[in-house]
Amino acid sequence: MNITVIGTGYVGLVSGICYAELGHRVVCVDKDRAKVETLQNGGIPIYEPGLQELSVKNSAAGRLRYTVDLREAVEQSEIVIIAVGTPSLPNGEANLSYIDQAAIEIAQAMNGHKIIAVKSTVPVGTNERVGNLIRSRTTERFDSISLPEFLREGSAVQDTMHPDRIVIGADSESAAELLVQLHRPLTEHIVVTDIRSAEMLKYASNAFLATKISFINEIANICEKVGADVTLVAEGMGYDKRIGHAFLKAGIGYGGSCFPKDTRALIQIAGHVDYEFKLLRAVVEVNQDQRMSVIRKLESIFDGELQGKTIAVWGLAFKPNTDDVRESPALEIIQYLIRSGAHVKAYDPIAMRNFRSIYGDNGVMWCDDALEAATGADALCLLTEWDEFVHADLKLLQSILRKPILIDGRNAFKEADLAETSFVYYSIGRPRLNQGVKEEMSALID
Ligand SMILES: NC(=O)C1=CN([C@@H]2O[C@H](COP(=O)(O)OP(=O)(O)OC[C@H]3O[C@@H](n4cnc5c(N)ncnc54)[C@H](O)[C@@H]3O)[C@@H](O)[C@H]2O)C=CC1
Ligand SMILES: O=C(O)[C@H]1O[C@H](OP(=O)(O)OP(=O)(O)OC[C@H]2O[C@@H](n3ccc(=O)[nH]c3=O)[C@H](O)[C@@H]2O)[C@H](O)[C@@H](O)[C@@H]1O
Repeated sequence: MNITVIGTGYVGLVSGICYAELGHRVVCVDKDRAKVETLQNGGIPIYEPGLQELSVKNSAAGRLRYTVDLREAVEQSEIVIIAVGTPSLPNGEANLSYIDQAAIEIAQAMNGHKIIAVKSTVPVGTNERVGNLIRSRTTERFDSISLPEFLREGSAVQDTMHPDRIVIGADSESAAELLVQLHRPLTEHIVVTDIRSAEMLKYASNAFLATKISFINEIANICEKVGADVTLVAEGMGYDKRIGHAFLKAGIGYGGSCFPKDTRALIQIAGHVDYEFKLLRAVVEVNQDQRMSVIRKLESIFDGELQGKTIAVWGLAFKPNTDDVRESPALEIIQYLIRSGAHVKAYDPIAMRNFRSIYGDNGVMWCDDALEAATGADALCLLTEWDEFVHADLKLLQSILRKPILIDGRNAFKEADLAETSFVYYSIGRPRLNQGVKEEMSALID
């Protein structure tokens, strides 16, 4: 099949490359000329394991190309996939201006029947909105498809080539059938729905996963007060097939370009039909508060005085194996530290450049490696569980910190790792492992 994908962010790029890998002829379009040139020259504008190799291989095979010329791409394709961004507006609603613009440009390029599929995460009714924008500008026929995407950053290729399921929201049987054929090689779990249900299903999935995370984070907070270990609680819960192990890792809350924005958007979608989504509001509130758990521990250790303290930060990305820092908990934590007068020394193996481009320099000392960041610091906060941090030599780490204070925001270290160290150690929901942190100790003694 001939496919155009509009937008070369994570979703457009990964899905475009993977459709080419399946043998289809794919054109990926972006209006960002610099991105397109990088891609044409064999580069990849995002950090995603395995993606560059697939891009180069499929481009060389003549199945994949990149362009800024949307019209020429659409003219040659029978399927046009919209994968542009839908970021949050200040009130939490999804900003649909990129979707609208793409729809208008597609309408202007229509030269015969096409399937127009929306892969971006969009509020219920958006596919109809796209259809109306196109219909009012062209007499050419088309079918609308909602094709929500469920990939995760960092494992995007694997998730796309081996998805748990594909969801196809359609109001035309023939268009649905063509999309089923396109995705059949990837999975047998293909769910065909009406368009509105597919749009809702995407938000419901992300909101449910976010709910699991906030739930386990609250359990962790209670574990700290009652002397239980959240990792053991989560393990035991997870063997129940109805619960499952996934997304029960306590930490400093979810970040990234999707959970925060999609939970906010779903609250707004509900609000527009006079429904207050109380549960999801609480999920968002818990998540916000959880980011500050690291700060609360630092303040309890330093008697509320962070002014003049040097704090090392390991990890800036919202999770490992990505250079994405959108809504990363590290952003707020570092901002708070700087506002409190602390000196921050930060390091991330991949995400430092992106972080600096969003955050600016604003008083942070950027370090070339993990040990440089830790050297001479009064405390170290681990905010992203990159492998190189998880496997750090803790004895060496203790020797280079000015004070042996380790705040582990991701429960990255095990009891055995800490055995021969004497850190003041704080992790999330594991009071038995925490050492030297006044609050928990006194709560346990009480
Ligand atoms: N990032 C992720 O892991 C996932 C994202 N999604 C959803 O997919 C959508 C896209 O997300 P990302 O890939 O992160 O987006 P992004 O914001 O990183 O990239 C979007 C790209 O679209 C381009 N673009 C915008 N308007 C255009 C136009 N008219 N013509 C050509 N190019 C245009 C931009 O230049 C940009 O490169 C969002 O709705 C998001 O919620 C869904 C699942 C996973
Ligand atoms: O719609 C989207 O964009 C995507 O959002 C998430 O994918 P992603 O944001 O890439 O990353 P996740 O692996 O889901 O992690 C999100 C955040 O939750 C945190 N998390 C995750 C799992 C967990 O148990 N605990 C936890 O704190 C991570 O550290 C991270 O900050 C979903 O997992 C994807 O299915 C979805 O397609």
